[in-house]
Amino acid sequence: MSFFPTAVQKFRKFVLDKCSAELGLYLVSLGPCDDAVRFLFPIFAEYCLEEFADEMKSFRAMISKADLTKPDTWFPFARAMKRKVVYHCGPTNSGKTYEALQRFKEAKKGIYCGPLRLLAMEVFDKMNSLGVYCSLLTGQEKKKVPFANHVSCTIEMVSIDEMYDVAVIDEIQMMADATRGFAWTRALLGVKADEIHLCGDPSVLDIVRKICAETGDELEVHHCERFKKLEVEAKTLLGDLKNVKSGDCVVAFSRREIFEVKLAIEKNTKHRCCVIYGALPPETRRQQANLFNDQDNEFDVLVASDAVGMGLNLNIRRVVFYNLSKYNGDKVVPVPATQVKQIAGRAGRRGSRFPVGLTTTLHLDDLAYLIECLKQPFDEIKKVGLFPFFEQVESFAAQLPDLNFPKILAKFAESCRLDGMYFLCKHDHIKKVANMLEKVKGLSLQDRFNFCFAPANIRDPKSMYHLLRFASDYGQKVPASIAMGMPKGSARNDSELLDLETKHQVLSMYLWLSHQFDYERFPHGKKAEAMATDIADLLGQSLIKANWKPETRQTASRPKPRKNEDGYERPKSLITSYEE
Ligand SMILES: Nc1ncnc2c1ncn2[C@@H]1O[C@H](COP(=O)(O)OP(=O)(O)OP(=O)(O)O)[C@@H](O)[C@H]1O
Ligand SMILES: [Mg+2]
Repeated sequence: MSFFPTAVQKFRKFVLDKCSAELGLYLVSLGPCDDAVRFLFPIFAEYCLEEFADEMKSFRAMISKADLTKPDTWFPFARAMKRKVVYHCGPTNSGKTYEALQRFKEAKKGIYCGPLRLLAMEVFDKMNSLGVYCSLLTGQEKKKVPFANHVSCTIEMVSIDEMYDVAVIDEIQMMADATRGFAWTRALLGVKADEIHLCGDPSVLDIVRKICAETGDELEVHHCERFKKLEVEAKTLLGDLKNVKSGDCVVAFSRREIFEVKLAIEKNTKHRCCVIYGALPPETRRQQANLFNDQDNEFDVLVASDAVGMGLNLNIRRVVFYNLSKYNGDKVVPVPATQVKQIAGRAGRRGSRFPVGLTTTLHLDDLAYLIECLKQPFDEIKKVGLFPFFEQVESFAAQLPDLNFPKILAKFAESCRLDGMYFLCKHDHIKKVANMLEKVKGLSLQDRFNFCFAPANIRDPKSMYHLLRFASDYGQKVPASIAMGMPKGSARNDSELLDLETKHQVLSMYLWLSHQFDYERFPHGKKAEAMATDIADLLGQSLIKANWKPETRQTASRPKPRKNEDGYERPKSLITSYEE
């Protein structure tokens, strides 16, 4: 559509018409982050809507046909800006985020968007400790710091209404993530910032180039190199966990295996283990990371899932892969090379006491696959994720008044049109919640859409039960209660530990809903926050003394282990690591 380039010209003309030529030129040259120009934008918006009524009509018609082509045109104001995109491109541990944060710190107004609450919290703490007032915004927490012009948020929370001097979008390669990719795509296309700093591996560099060519943004690439070399130890651990050493991080891809490894190491060696996996709250992961990093205690080995690949500053000497296959929600597959590289790359972080990073496997059989993964160049990503906004689903739904929300979603997915560079993100989570809430009365289409994004664990029946309860209360217009007791102490066995994990997850969901919906409907946010903090502490205490055999979490349906088509052997134990 030619609407937006014309709009840019019109904006310039508008400014020049409304002001004296000199002032107009001055304003246009300032860039849209200047207060004066910010003031003119809303006036321009109205002007624009009248001027471009026809184009807007065809734009709306396009939306109502589930047409997701040309997503760059969904963000007219960002298109009206002259944005500069700086891509900090390199492998793990190459200083990408550090470089981008330097510009963030200097900015008058900045936003950092990270993939995890943990990373958003890290940046929030770091900035405030450096005297740069910074607020925190995640689905679960809003910490407004007085006088702050900076905000650190999770990628889903980025505002595309506010204007910034500098925006940092971390882990940009996650644009290609099958489920969450759309949040990165939206941030890149829509954020209104003079300067956008992308941090990531080279896999999406080409596609970012193409996107910038379409949006008209200027692109600058900074190539970053690893600070410390990463070496493979060919000897491996010879299949024996007795060979772990201080500073090792043993990586396993299921919760069950993590606890089995911890138990085996603590029983057969003098090492003590910290653990990190996806179902742990960010606060507990951080506490375990600090325990491991601190040299003045006996906890000198880390046992972790792939959750260790992102967001924590860890003093790891050697990454040891317990195995190299994982359950992907459907079947057991070899861990993708990019992920292997990212996890192995955690060894030998700049500032840690180890001169190089080392990586190896427990079993000799896995070594060849590890070496192959590390040698592989980054895949070139051909498509990035998209998902419709509520307004797009609403316009589409208006034509199908007889269909319920799950059917509308299915129809949308079936009939939506996309450009070659984009794919529609997987939305099994959304479908499952939409189906569960189908019979709940009193919810508008928008309520249903919003509830579908609540951070429920769809594989945990208890989590789904609470979500159903919260939605039913909401539909009946009664305040949702937490309805959950506080555990008396730390966990004494694995089922109590699982219970703590679930309780924290449900509280985190309550907090998310309390920020998403009216306060009156979820009035116990403060209480939920306090309970969640206490449970995160209890989880930390429980992990320190955990020395029991893990149980299998009760899940909806799990496939049995079997060989897959390419003959890849599946491990005996199957359990998913529950990510944020
Ligand atoms: N110029 C620098 N001066 C001092 N410390 C630095 C510098 N650059 C990076 N670091 C430190 O090195 C470590 C790795 O940097 P950073 O986290 O920016 O790397 P990255 O490439 O973003 O890694 P990741 O793949 O984990 O995202 C961090 O602890 C960071 O604070
Ligand atoms: Mg980084």
